[in-house]
Amino acid sequence: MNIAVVGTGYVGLVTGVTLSEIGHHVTCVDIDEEKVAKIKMGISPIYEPGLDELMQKNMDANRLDFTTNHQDAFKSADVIYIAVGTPEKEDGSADLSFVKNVAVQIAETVTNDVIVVTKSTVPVGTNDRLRDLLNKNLDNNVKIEVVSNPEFLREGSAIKDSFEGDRIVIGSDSEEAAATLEKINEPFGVPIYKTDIRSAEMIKYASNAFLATKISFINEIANICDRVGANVEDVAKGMGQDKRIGPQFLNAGIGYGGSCFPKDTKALIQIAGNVEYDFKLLKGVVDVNKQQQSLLLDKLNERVGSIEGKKIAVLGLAFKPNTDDMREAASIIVTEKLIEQGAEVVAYDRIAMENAKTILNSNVEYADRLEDAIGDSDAALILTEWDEIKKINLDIFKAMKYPLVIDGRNVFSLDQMKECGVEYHSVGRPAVEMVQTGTYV
Ligand SMILES: NC(=O)C1=CN([C@@H]2O[C@H](COP(=O)(O)OP(=O)(O)OC[C@H]3O[C@@H](n4cnc5c(N)ncnc54)[C@H](O)[C@@H]3O)[C@@H](O)[C@H]2O)C=CC1
Ligand SMILES: O=C(O)[C@H]1O[C@H](OP(=O)(O)OP(=O)(O)OC[C@H]2O[C@@H](n3ccc(=O)[nH]c3=O)[C@H](O)[C@@H]2O)[C@H](O)[C@@H](O)[C@@H]1O
Repeated sequence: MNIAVVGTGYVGLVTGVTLSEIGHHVTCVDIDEEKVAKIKMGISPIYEPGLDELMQKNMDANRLDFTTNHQDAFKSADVIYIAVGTPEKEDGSADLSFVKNVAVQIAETVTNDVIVVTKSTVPVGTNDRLRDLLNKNLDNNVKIEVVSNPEFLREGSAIKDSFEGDRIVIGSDSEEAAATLEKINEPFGVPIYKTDIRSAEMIKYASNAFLATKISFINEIANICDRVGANVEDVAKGMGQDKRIGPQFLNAGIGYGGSCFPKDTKALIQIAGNVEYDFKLLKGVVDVNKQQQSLLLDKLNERVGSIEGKKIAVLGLAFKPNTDDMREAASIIVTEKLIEQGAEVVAYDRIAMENAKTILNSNVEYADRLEDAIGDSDAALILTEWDEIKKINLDIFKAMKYPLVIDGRNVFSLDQMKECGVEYHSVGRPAVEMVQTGTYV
């Protein structure tokens, strides 16, 4: 099958690469010339484990091509995937301008019958409106079918998720188009779930909103554990053993970030609002997440008092490990507030540091090594649970002016920290105080 993929971001690039890996001929098109030039040299513009190798392999096999020219990409395509961004607008709703632009480009370019597949996360009803927009702008006498095929991959494990996902959702009002999509996706070996277009669109938002709800729920439980002396890790384990609850997405921490949960939860609140439904539960989820992103600072302030002039190490900047994505990362809020309060901030994230430099407050300093960031700091905050941080020699914390570690991702076990003589505060777990001194200096 000849496939074109529009957009070579996190989703488009992974979609193009994995579709070519299962044997399709794929041409990816992006308007970002720099990005496409980089990809053509075999360099992935994003950090995603396993992506570079798979991309190169399929380029070498002549199954995968990249261009900035939409006409070239669409000319022999049987199917066109739309994978451009749908960022959050100021009012929380999804900005569909990129998707609409692509629809017009497709309509003005295609000369053969084609199936347009929407991978981008779009509000319920968008695909129906896209069909109208496509047909209104058609330059040639061709038939266009529209299919909703939402994406469920996670950054950091995107390749694995593509081949081992729990389901592929195909939403279509045309049996023929749905059957073609089913055939395209069969080699992934992932269960396929076919439904109507609007339900497929809703499955995507409902799934992200539910996962975000699980996170905010366990974070509130953690906050209560903090106050009543329980351990949220044990609580989550005990809860997760109930198959109806399940163990995943019960890691308490400093809240969810990333390019999707924050924007998709707000977009679903808008989608509900547009039909006069007040999604109270989801509004609570969003509020709790906002509050949770300040948790480490609250703990730091409570423990240290004024942090003016203090050197604070910020360990991990990406919104989660194994990605360089800084979109809606808690580190943005945390570093901003630290600087506001007069702290000297030294940050470290081996992978996300370059992206961070373009986003974080310009007063943030960056260390080349984890050890250097911790150095002689007055306190260390852990924001991302990178393996590099998990595996650190804990003695390094002892070189700090005062070994105070505040962990937003519950990276270390309490026993480990008790043994190494570091004062340790985490989320929803009892604090590990230092035996020799109770006062912060
Ligand atoms: N990032 C993620 O993990 C996931 C994202 N999604 C959804 O997938 C969609 C895409 O997200 P990302 O890949 O993160 O976005 P991204 O921002 O990383 O990539 C979008 C790409 O589209 C390109 N583009 C924009 N207009 C174009 C046009 N007219 N023609 C060609 N290229 C164009 C941009 O230059 C950019 O490279 C969003 O709707 C998002 O909600 C869904 C699941 C996972
Ligand atoms: O629509 C999307 O973009 C994607 O959003 C999430 O994927 P992603 O944002 O890449 O990463 P997750 O692993 O879901 O983590 C999101 C955030 O939640 C946080 N999180 C996750 C799990 C948990 O137990 N606790 C927790 O705080 C992470 O630290 C991170 O900040 C979903 O998991 C994907 O299924 C979906 O396709």
